[in-house]
Amino acid sequence: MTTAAVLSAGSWGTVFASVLADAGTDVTLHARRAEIADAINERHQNPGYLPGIDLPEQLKATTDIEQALTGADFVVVSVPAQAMRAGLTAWAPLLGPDTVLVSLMKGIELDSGLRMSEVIAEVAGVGPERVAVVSGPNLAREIANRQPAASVVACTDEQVAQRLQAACHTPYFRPYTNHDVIGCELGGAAKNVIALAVGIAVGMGLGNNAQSLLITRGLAETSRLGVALGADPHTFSGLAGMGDLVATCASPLSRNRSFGEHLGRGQSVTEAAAAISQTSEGVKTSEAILALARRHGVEMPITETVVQFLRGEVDLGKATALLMERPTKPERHTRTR
Ligand SMILES: NC(=O)c1ccc[n+]([C@@H]2O[C@H](COP(=O)([O-])OP(=O)(O)OC[C@H]3O[C@@H](n4cnc5c(N)ncnc54)[C@H](O)[C@@H]3O)[C@@H](O)[C@H]2O)c1
Ligand SMILES: O=P(O)(O)OC[C@H](O)CO
Repeated sequence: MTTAAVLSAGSWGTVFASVLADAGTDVTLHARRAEIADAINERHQNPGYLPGIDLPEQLKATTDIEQALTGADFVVVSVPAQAMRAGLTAWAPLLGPDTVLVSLMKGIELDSGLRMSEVIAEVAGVGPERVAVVSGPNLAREIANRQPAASVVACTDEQVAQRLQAACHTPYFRPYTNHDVIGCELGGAAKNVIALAVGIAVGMGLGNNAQSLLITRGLAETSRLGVALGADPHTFSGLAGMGDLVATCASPLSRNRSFGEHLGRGQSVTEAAAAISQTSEGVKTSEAILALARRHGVEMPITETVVQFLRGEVDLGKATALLMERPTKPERHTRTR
């Protein structure tokens, strides 16, 4: 039987662990707090993150990281992107020699500009063939309710991707494999920034035309950066690109979109963070993506405006003007600018 450890028991970690368990994988979920592990083991619930959701009875939880990691075929990491390096540095000595590491995270490391799979490979000292990524339109609460969803399992090694695909395929969760790790990860991280922008527009009371403008041009600037980083441009019209962007920007369940809505209604970043209380990767990842774009000479006006607004350099009116009053241009360029 395939075995997996999932670190840790937040929203998506808990739900993806449930998917693995429903797919017949032997899963141990690592929780930092004993009351979460106890609630999962005794009541099959994680009320702090997923109130009212019944988790699979076969899903086990522990606060003992060694117990979780020992013998795991897959170690699935789902913590805030900016906390991942420190966490994995502590866990790496406990990893087995053949363990495949799986990132569920949708962020870019702020200091280094590295994607999560790159940080994992660096910290764990493993090659890219032992690191996989799961990314797609996967709002945790919908999947917790076993509503149909699809996702992408990306790895440079097709056989590893297929093994993980089999380990998480259920009647309600349909994973596709993809070899384009760069594109899948960038799509997942960048859509959080665009979802912030869409949320801001919603909070300001702007309509569907403005939201569609941000989604469509957001995808265009994400694709430009992706191509510059070596991604396959087709990835951005797939589940990990357009699929995730549309789900996140359209759903009130998205923390990033909701965070933006608070900002668009006039709240500060601190007030919005307190209101959301869960991970909104787009806030810090916007800075990381803008730095990457500048390094590669790629223009990303929506991302740049989100960053300026989050830094407090422009207000809502000025941010809107910055985007709308840019010089006009053809919709599609063959160049990166
Ligand atoms: N929630 C979703 O619908 C969803 C779906 C797909 C991908 N993701 C991505 O998954 C990742 C995790 O998101 P989430 O929704 O589970 O977040 P969350 O806020 O619900 O949970 C975060 C988890 O990380 C742990 N954690 C927090 N700080 C930590 C630290 N410093 N060291 C170690 N662990 C720490 C918390 O205890 C918690 O278990 C993010 O990158 C997110 O973009 C989320
Ligand atoms: O709640 P968000 O904004 O982190 O988005 C959740 C998932 O990434 C959607 O695919």
